[in-house]
Amino acid sequence: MQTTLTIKNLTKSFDQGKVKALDNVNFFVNKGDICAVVGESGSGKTTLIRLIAGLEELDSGEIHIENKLVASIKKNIAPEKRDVGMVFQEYALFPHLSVLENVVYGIKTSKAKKERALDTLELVGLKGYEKRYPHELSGGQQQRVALARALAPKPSVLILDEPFSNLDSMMRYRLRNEVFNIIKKTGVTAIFVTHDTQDALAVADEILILQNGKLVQKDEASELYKKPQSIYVASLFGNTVQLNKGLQIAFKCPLKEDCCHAIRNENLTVNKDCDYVSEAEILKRTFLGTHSQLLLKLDNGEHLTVVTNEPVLGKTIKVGFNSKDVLAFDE
Ligand SMILES: Nc1ncnc2c1ncn2[C@@H]1O[C@H](COP(=O)(O)OP(=O)(O)OP(=O)(O)O)[C@@H](O)[C@H]1O
Repeated sequence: MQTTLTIKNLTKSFDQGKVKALDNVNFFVNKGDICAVVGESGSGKTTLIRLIAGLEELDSGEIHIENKLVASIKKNIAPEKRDVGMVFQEYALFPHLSVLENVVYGIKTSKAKKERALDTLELVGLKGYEKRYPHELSGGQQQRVALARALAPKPSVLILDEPFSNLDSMMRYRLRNEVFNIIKKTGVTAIFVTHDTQDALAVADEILILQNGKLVQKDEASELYKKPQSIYVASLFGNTVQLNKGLQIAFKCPLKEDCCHAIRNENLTVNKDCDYVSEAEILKRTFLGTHSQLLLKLDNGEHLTVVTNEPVLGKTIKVGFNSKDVLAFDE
């Protein structure tokens, strides 16, 4: 397997070292893979992609693109010479240039610029839109022009920074699938930052998790979901309830002392037989369309929220979970 992007011991601080935005980060991305970067606000996602793109200088470490050192303490290749394409959340198109001119702008070779731009516009489904100006396009179309502009020079690495966060949820879902199908078709290696872990699960070959500037886990989506290495990682991918002492007593599930345990909300069952069950009083019901959210008071006074699509009658229910669904972390 060929590697396109290699990051070695990457460290970056701001404010004379007071804020460590990235702390000794190491990873690589294989050719043609889509790698999502996920983490809470301030975890270092933007700093990471800005360093890769050459928009920021590193403190220590190395960045290699296609086996070429592009950044180290001694070397800092200019952004336009790194062979990196970028798509930002705010499209960043030139308003006074037509769609075609916007795409041609990114191509550096002197030969057949127009042909290549037209081919790329066809690839992103915008054939016939060449003469329009950005303000004559919808948000989704503008984002596809931005993608065409980044892809037209055939970069080694395509970076997407929150590419769908300006779009409404219907558009976002459609465009997400379209964009990542196009990326896969071109075979470009892509790294994209997202707050939306559903985006990451849906399209990424690998997901990289940052916490306080540290890379805490990098795995395929399904592995990461099934085997999160910390409660931080687990809770990024859906609501997770920590099984504190009170909940362990309510469910009569004595767990190991030196571990932290949690259960995903979707693995809590209502009125079903399972390994650990507790009676619960329903304090509040919230109707959410396809399902309802119930605020519960367990036998021993502990509170818990469950989401269910079962019809729930009466004032009390049985809530429970199975031992196979309990997540355990060494924390
Ligand atoms: N130019 C800067 N000057 C000072 N501190 C900075 C600068 N850029 C980033 N930081 C700090 O570095 C840390 C990481 O910031 P970064 O923007 O990379 O996080 P992020 O994960 O992209 O956050 P968000 O999801 O909110 O965009 C934060 O503590 C931030 O305040």
